[in-house]
Amino acid sequence: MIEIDEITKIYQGQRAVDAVSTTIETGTIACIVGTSGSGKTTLLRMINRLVEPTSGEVRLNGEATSAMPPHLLRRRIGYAIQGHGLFPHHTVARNIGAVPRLLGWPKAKIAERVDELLDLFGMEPSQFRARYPAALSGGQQQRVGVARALASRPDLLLMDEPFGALDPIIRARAQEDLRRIQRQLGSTILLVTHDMEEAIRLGDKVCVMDGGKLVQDAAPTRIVADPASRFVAEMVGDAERPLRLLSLIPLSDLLEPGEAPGDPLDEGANLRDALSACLWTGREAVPVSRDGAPVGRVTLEAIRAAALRHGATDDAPVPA
Ligand SMILES: Nc1ncnc2c1ncn2[C@@H]1O[C@H](COP(=O)(O)OP(=O)(O)OP(=O)(O)O)[C@@H](O)[C@H]1O
Repeated sequence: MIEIDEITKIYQGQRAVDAVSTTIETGTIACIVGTSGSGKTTLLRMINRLVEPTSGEVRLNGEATSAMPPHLLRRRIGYAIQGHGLFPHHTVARNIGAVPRLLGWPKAKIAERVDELLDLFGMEPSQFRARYPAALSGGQQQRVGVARALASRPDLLLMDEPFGALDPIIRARAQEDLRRIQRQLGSTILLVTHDMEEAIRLGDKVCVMDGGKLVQDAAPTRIVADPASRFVAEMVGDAERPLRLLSLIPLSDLLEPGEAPGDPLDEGANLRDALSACLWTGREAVPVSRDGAPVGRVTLEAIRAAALRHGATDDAPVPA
């Protein structure tokens, strides 16, 4: 677990980060989201001590980071940034193996880890290990950057706008990949983004920053359904709240027995997918399958009722 305790950074009398406290459970993703200048990057960099806090403490599995030499701390904390910062004159394998090599892992173990990560990221090891970064697409470079940050199985991975440079379609794929790989490896990730959509999609929890302060720290459903302030509500985008809520509810929540015409949706899909499928094809219900076998259906009526139920919170006054 990572504990951030009243951490503050003051630059020339200005509080860039103002007494922020939160915790990140092991094996989860926390997303810090906020507008430009709200202190996100400063907060992230205080965790690996690229920026020294003015006051406050960070604990990594109970151990205060202030007590660890920064270079040793950074071996326990992976760091992936926009533009990925790959070494241009090193092969993909050498880039990914950089930290394990520093840690003195045996060569065979490094090679095994490199291939395992390339596989996880859908890059055939025999085809990619010996390439140089210049011979990779932007999306592939980004994946190698993340693979490198994960290579030594760090206690925590910090990611600063990791998908900022990617076009929207590749970006969505990269987000899905990260989520899948994070679950598979059980990694703990703290990710900075200015994009609320990305934070909601990726985060087990979302930390919203404004003017150096942490203004809300909650699960994505909570952020969307119950924003703590007008600022958070605006970041979420009031108009889309019912739809966003639907996208957070799995089909299994509204599954009922029965049949429906047309192509089935997998039960892992969400109500927003089902609503689109109904509206697109003029159906009153969609069949739902699990591992390809039919398990029931979700009706348009039930989706409408769910949207209305959650929509009720939309009518409630949003706190100033
Ligand atoms: N080295 C520094 N010296 C002085 N002020 C700084 C320094 N680094 C950051 N700041 C200030 O601290 C505040 C927070 O900056 P920070 O980079 O953490 O914001 P951010 O939320 O990451 O913004 P962006 O999304 O634009 O990267 C800003 O007002 C910035 O000008």
